[in-house]
Amino acid sequence: MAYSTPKLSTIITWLLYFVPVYIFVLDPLLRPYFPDSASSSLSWGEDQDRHVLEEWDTSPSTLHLTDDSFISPDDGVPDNCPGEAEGYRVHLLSQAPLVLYIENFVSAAEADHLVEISLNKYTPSIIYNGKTQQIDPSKRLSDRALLDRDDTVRCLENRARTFQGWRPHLYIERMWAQRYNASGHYRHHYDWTGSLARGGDRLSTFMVYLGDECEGGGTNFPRLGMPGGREWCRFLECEEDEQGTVKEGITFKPIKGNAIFWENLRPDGTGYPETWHAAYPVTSGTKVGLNIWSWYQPPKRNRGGGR
Ligand SMILES: O=C(O)CCC(=O)C(=O)O
Ligand SMILES: [Fe+2]
Repeated sequence: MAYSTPKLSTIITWLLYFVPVYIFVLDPLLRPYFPDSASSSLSWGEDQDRHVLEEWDTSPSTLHLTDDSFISPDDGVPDNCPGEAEGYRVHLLSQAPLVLYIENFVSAAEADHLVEISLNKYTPSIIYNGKTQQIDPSKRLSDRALLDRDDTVRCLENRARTFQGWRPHLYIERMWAQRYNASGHYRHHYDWTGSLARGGDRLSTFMVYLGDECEGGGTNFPRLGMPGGREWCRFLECEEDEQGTVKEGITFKPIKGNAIFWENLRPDGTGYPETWHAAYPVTSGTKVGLNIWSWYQPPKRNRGGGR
């Protein structure tokens, strides 16, 4: 029986059926039987891309994270980190998204030191929309300072990494101090941009208060609910304001040395809408904050397969 070569249009039609069937049915079904050692070391975040995962090239050169103006390379922890021994206390506020409150995340001495090294370095804060950076005091009015990586900063980088369980592919961004004078604020925003599928995104945020000599300046999360216990009123605003209105959601009071930690991304890599937050205006005095952002960037895929 003679077989004729299939026509090009027939092959294309087969492919149109086969490719989705492979991606959505065969590949997920076969994957448990053919685990791939490289992908099994990946904790999460790649799942949305796993159907096209062929081979991960984990060589550091492919991470493109050597730019130390953005990322703090994991290049050694100083001996005897100050403040570490004093310990911090952690309180669970929300499970999904994960929101934790950390008392004494930095000691008073560390906070003072960080404020000290930030002086003379402040420039107006910018906002970033995922594409361009601009100064817009109607949205964000504060100054920020990129901190030199001295021993205190390196110890804090290590504390942030340790806190998050030394998660693979997580990189601590260079740290910025942020200073708000009277009327300084940061309108509601997300710290994540939704760019994980394009390479990386901010998995988590530590918002640390370094200086609290101010009125106002609370950190507001309008989409998070007030937790039950009255104990939270030490850290959260429970009182009505002068107009007798309770603010939407929850508002953390600036308390020197304490930190709010939250995860910005869901396990599938998409951003949590509940992490929408703002720095309410400082009405008098000065508030100083410290942003410790953790950048999650899985290694680039090596589609070629060869090394
Ligand atoms: O200062 C605050 O309370 C929040 C700051 C903030 O959200 C940010 O810098 O992204
Ligand atoms: Fe923020």
